[in-house]
Amino acid sequence: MRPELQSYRHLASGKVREIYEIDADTLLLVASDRISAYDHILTPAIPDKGRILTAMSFFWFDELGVPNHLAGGPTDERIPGEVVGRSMVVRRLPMVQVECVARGYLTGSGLLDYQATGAVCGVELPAGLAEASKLPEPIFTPATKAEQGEHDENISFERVVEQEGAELAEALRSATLDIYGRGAAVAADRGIILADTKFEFGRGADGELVLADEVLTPDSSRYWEAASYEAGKVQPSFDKQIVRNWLTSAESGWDRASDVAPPSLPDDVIQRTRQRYIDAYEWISQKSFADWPTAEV
Ligand SMILES: C[C@H](c1ccccc1)n1cc(-c2ncnc(N)c2C#N)cn1
Repeated sequence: MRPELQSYRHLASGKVREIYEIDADTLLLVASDRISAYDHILTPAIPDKGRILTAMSFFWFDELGVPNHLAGGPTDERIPGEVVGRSMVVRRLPMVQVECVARGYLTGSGLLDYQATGAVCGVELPAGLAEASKLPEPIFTPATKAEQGEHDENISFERVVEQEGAELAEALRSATLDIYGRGAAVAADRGIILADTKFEFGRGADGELVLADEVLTPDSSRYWEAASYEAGKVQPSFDKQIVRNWLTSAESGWDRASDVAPPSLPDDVIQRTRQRYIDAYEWISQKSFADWPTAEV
């Protein structure tokens, strides 16, 4: 008999996820179907997005084979029926207060830093790079954990050393680049460029780094379709471009520069976006999403 979700204390909300307390040592991470774009939570939600991204995290935790926070499988009996398939039972860990970002390509805030200083988080880069340039090698570009609704602030490695000490800072950089490199290689073999990603780490009982949070999902990473990659221009997002294109089209009637909330997404945008998330999971994992557990009423 599964417990009711409301029997667990709600601890925190993210833009699209929730954390609940199972007991003193165990948490429940629940992924919603919510989607965000242009710093807005959009409506309606994307059916099955929470299940698809949870399936991705389970795939990557298994594929990467590094110490991680999972404390149970996708149908662990501690998962309430209504959220089976989009939840992870995880070990409660002291979390490292650094957003551990790896970048294999130059875009977003990294590109802005580079255009202003020739470097990203203090890492000097060659001259002449442009939007979506592939970097000579992936770089560690840490950031502070911003309050909800704020953007993370890129910080230098030296700042991480000041905050966490040299040994942990080196371990964070090494683990971040190692895991990103291996994940990006698997994704590339399967037609997807993981342009960058953000990891969260906790500390195990012996101080070892434990990979936590979600892993290499389209919410924590930029997914680009390799077949259409072309340096020098903004790449279409594998999962969100359909939404972005509609929101910025005349059809939506929305002005991105205004403070007005975006209009509700039409059904065909919803369904096509759902399929993009399924495609991303099935390309990466080489498994059928139809086999992934679903809510038990
Ligand atoms: C940022 C993220 C979050 C997710 C969902 C909703 C709001 C925030 N978060 C994860 C923990 C966390 N704390 C202790 N042990 C853990 N194993 C984890 C994990 N993962 C705290 N915050």
